[in-house]
Amino acid sequence: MEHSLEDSSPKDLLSNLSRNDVFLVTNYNILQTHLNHGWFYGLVLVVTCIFSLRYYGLHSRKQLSQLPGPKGLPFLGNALQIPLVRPWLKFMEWASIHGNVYSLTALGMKIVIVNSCEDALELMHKRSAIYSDRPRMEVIRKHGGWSFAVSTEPYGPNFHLKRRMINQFFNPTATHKTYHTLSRNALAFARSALDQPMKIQSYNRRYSGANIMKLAYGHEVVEDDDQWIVNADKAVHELESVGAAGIHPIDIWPILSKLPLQIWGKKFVRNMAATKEATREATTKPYDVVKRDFLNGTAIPSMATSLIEANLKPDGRVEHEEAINGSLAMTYLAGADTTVASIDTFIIAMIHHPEIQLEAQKTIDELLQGERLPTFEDRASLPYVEAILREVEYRWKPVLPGGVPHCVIQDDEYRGMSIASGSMIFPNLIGMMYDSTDFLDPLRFSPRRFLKSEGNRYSLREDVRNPEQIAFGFGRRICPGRHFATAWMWITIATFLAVFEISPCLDDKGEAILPDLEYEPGLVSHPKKYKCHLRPRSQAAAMVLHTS
Ligand code: HEM
Repeated sequence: MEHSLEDSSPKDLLSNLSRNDVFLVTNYNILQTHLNHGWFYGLVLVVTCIFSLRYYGLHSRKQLSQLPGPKGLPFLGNALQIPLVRPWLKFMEWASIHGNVYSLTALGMKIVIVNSCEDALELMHKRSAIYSDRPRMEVIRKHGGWSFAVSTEPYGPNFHLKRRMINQFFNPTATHKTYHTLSRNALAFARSALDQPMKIQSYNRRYSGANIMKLAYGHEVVEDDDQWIVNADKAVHELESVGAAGIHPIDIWPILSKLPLQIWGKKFVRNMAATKEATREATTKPYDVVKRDFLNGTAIPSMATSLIEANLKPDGRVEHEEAINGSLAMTYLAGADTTVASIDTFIIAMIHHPEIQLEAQKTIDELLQGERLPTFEDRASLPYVEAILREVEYRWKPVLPGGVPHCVIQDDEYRGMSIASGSMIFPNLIGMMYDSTDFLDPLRFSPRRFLKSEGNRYSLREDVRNPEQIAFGFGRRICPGRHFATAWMWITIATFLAVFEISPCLDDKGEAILPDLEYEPGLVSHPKKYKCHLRPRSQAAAMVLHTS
C-alpha cells in the first residue's frame, strides 16, 4: 500500500491539528468579525480569548494522562533496563504489560514505543507532518562523517532535497526501467550459485550490490571483492561498531560535543576516526570518479550523471554537491545490506520448509510449463510466490526488527495521553509483525495466511494485512527504495524457485545441516553463516537457466 505523505492534502494537515489549534482558529474568526464593530468590543474579546485559551490550555493539559510504561530510576530512567542487544524483544515483552503504546525514559530523554501497526499508522503516517523528524544523531553526523545520509537528516530543507533526489530514481516508474538489469542479475546470481552453492552468501552480496552500483554510479561489478562494494560494506561495519545512533549522551545533550572527544575513551576516539575515514572512502571517492568521467564525457549514464548534469552551473561548479554525493552513497548503504538479508532469509526459509517450496514450484510450473523463466509480467499471476515474499521477506524475519526511530516536533495528544515534543518514537516492527490481531498464530511460518484457494487456484486475501505496509517504515520517512527492493527480491525468489531444488547440505552421517534460525543481533538482522544445496529441478530447468 502506498503512503505518499510527501504530498499530504490540506485536509490531512487540518486533521493533524490538535484540539488546541482548532480552538484557536475558530476564535480567531470570531475575533475578526467583532473587531469590525468597534475597538472596545474587540479589546474585550481579545482579553476574553487570551483568558479562555490559557484556561483551555491548562485545563486540557490537566486532562491528559501520561503514557504507561515500566518504572525507572531517578535521572537514569529506564536506561539500565533497556538491553543493548536486541532491545526490540524487551519492547515486545513490555508491550504485553503496558499496551501497544507506552513510554520509557533514558537520561531524561523521552522514548515512545509503538508496538502495533494501527497505532504506528495513526501516529507516524496520519500525523507525519509532526512525526517525521529524526532523533539528534550528533555523534555519527558530526564525528562519524554521516551527515551526508538522509536517514540522519533532521526534518527540514536538506531532508526534502535529498529525498527528492532519491525519489526521482526509485519511484515506481523509475524502478520499472531497472527491470531489465534486475532480471539479468537474478539470472547471473542463479548461475553463479549453481556453480558454487557454498558461496551463495557472497554471491548474494555481490549481485544485490551490483544492482545499486549500476543504477547509482553506472559502475559494473564484475568480481566478488569489488573495491567500491568492499569500501561501502566497511563504512556500514564501522558505523555498527559505534553502537546505536541517537542514544549517546552527546546525542541527548549536544553541548557535550564541545568537550574533547578523549573524555569518552580511546576506543571511542579510534572508532570515530575509523568511521569517518571509511565513510569518506565509500562516498566521496566513487562520486569523484564519476564526476571526473562525466566532465571527460566518458561516464556511463546513471543517477550520478543525471544529478550532476541537472545541477551543473556555467562556471563548472556542481550545485548541491554534498546532497548529490550523499544521496548516491545512501542508496547503496541503505539498500544493499537490507536486500542481502532478506534474500538470505528466503533461502533459509526454503531449506526449512520444503513443502512450501514444492507448492510454490507447482504454481510456477502450471503457469510457465517449464518453458521459460518467470518475468515481472508474471507477478500478478503468481500469488503463491507473492505470499512467500510477504511472509519471508517482511513478516517472519523483518530486516529491521526495531525499525528506525522518528522524533516528534511538537507536543501531541494520543488517546487522551500526552506525547511530549522531542520524544523519540520507536516503531517496533517485530512487535507489529508478531501481533496476533493482524497475523493469526504469528509464530508459525505460513505464507498460506495471505492466500485463499478455490479448487486448486490460489489468490491473495485482502482481509489480511500486507506486512509490506510496515516493513518499510512510515509517513514521510518511508523507505524510498521500497519499490526497487521489492522488485529485486521478487525476481530473485521467482527465478530460484523456478530452477532450483533448494535443500540443506548433509553432514558425514547423511544428516541435514539446517541453518540456524537465531539471527545475528545487529540493527539489520542477518542470519549466521549457512550452507545450502542447489540442484536444477530438471534437465529442462538447467537448459532454461543456461540459455535464457
Ligand atoms: C528489503 C529491503 C529494505 C527494507 C526492509 C528497508 C526498510 C527501511 C526502513 C524500515 C526504513 C526506515 C523508515 C522510517 O524511518 O520510517 C528505511 C529507510 C531508508 N531506506 Fe530502506 N529498506 C530496504 C531497501 C532499501 C533500498 C533498496 C534503498 C535504496 C534507495 C533504501 C533506501 C532507504 C533510505 C535512503 C532510507 C532513509 C529514509 C529517510 O530517512 O528519509 N532502502 N528503509
